[in-house]
Amino acid sequence: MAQNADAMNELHWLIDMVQTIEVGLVVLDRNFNIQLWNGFMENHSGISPNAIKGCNLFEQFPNLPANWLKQKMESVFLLKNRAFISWEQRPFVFKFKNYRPITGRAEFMYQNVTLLPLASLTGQVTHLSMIVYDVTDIAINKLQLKAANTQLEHLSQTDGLTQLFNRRHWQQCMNHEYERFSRYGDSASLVMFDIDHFKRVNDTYGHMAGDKVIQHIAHILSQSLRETDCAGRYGGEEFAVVMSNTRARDAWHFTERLRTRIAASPIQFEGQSIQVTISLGIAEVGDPVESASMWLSNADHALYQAKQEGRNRSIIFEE
Ligand SMILES: Nc1nc2c(ncn2[C@@H]2O[C@H](COP(=O)(O)OP(=O)(O)OP(=O)(O)O)[C@@H](O)[C@H]2O)c(=O)[nH]1
Repeated sequence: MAQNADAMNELHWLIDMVQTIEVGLVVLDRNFNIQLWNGFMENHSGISPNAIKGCNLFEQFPNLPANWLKQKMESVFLLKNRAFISWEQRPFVFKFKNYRPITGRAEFMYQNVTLLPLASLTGQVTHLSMIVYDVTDIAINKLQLKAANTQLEHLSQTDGLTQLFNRRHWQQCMNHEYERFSRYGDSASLVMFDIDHFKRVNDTYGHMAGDKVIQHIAHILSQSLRETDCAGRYGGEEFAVVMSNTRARDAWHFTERLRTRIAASPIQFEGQSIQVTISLGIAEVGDPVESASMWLSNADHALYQAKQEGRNRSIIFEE
């Protein structure tokens, strides 16, 4: 008798815990009709166990991904194996509102769901249980960390004044391009350019005006690029562009377009109009170029020549 009472108590406690546990518990039969719906599911769906018992899950929740979920459930019935649905694969199965104060920014509850085969006393899998875990806190933390990392990566590659790539990242682009040439013989050109007499701009209008000029040129440069070009701020008033699959002649058309655009668009700063020009050097990658640094030095050489020949011009490097 006492043993019986113990067993009854145990069962009673278990039922109590199933009802109150902060995890969703659902039992479905072979036709996906709901046999058990615990307190968690009631609280978040607003539907009581009495109202939902015997109802078909997919008719009650038409927004569930029925085909996908049924396929998963069928395999649990057939193979008698567990199946898992992670929030990273699908943020939620049941669209419940998120009420947690800490993760108040999430609109809905992120869920991990386990599908568990339930065997009858004769060993046949006649039912299946869905265990729904609220993983909103974990998901939001992970998503925030990921967003912060993306932001950090962007910051570590970007020049603050111009939003172009910084020198370090630009050099990586150039090295990759050189490797492509070494391996596959792909053509590419490198452009280095520099603002003419920039010291005079600073001396005449002040450093703030100089910064505005640098930003203005970076803006025109960004608008003149193709998707595959990689542009960076190489130094103070020096810029660099790697142009994939581009011969020197074609790069020259680009530099001339950029040069004339810049010469024709003076910068307005505190009521004054500041006009600047740029000088550009172009170097194509090719057989005599033995390293990425030699390629860079060729472009630099062409830029130096452009300065020597009177500035405001583009020069293609020649041996
Ligand atoms: N405002 C501003 N000035 C900078 C920045 N970086 C470098 N400079 C200035 O750019 C000027 C570069 O001067 P130089 O290298 O002599 O060249 P330049 O006057 O442009 O003359 P050429 O290149 O020979 O045409 C220096 O006065 C630097 O102080 C920056 O971020 N902002």
